[in-house]
Amino acid sequence: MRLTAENLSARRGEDLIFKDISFTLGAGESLVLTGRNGSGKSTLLRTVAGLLRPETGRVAWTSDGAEAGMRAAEACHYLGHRNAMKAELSVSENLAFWKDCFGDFSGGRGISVGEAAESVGLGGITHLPFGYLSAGQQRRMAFAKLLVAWRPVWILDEPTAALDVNAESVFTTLIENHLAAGGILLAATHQPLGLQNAQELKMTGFAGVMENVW
Ligand SMILES: Nc1ncnc2c1ncn2[C@@H]1O[C@H](COP(=O)(O)OP(=O)(O)OP(=O)(O)O)[C@@H](O)[C@H]1O
Repeated sequence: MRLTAENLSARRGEDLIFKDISFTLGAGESLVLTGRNGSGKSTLLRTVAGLLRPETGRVAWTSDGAEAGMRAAEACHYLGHRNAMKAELSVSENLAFWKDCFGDFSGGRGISVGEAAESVGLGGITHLPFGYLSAGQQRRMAFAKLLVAWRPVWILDEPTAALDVNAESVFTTLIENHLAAGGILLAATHQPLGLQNAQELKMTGFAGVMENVW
């Protein structure tokens, strides 16, 4: 299986944010986006996840079992800056919602809500409203969302923001397990994720560059 980005360019408002970005990621491979604030990391992640339409280029997903015309976005989990959980629902209810909503993509199976909470080190508090959790606990539970339904591609935007050192290493282990199971990772981060063999794409952005000199 393969995730391919071909000659991607994206615009926000009137501004071109990046152009002609291409990469291919196969099973077990990872690409980490780095670069200063505003250089376009989140924009690229959102474009690959199918949340923004590219100005040019395309994102393609190919695998033996893939149906013709399947959108790459269907193979992706996207964890953005926000956690996408309802503050007034319990942690279990939130995770159960996402498990049902996503279902499993072909080729793998998600784990139970309880197991997922245990995997991020928070098994004892799934009965609490999500809004009661600390910022770091909320981020851990948002990460557990990736585990309850199988998606081969994980797209993570600053996954370790607000995390303590222990949680960072838990996330690194979970990502390495995902890659070892044949998954793919695309992540933006200012803090090293500590992954072996990750490729790096340094985003530069176009701030201050006139459109006629792109
Ligand atoms: N809706 C929008 N309209 C116009 N410009 C936008 C819009 N959204 C984002 N931008 C601009 O796009 C550029 C890229 O933003 P993006 O969020 O992709 O950067 P980033 O590299 O992820 O930054 P950070 O490291 O701060 O998270 C920024 O200059 C931002 O101001």
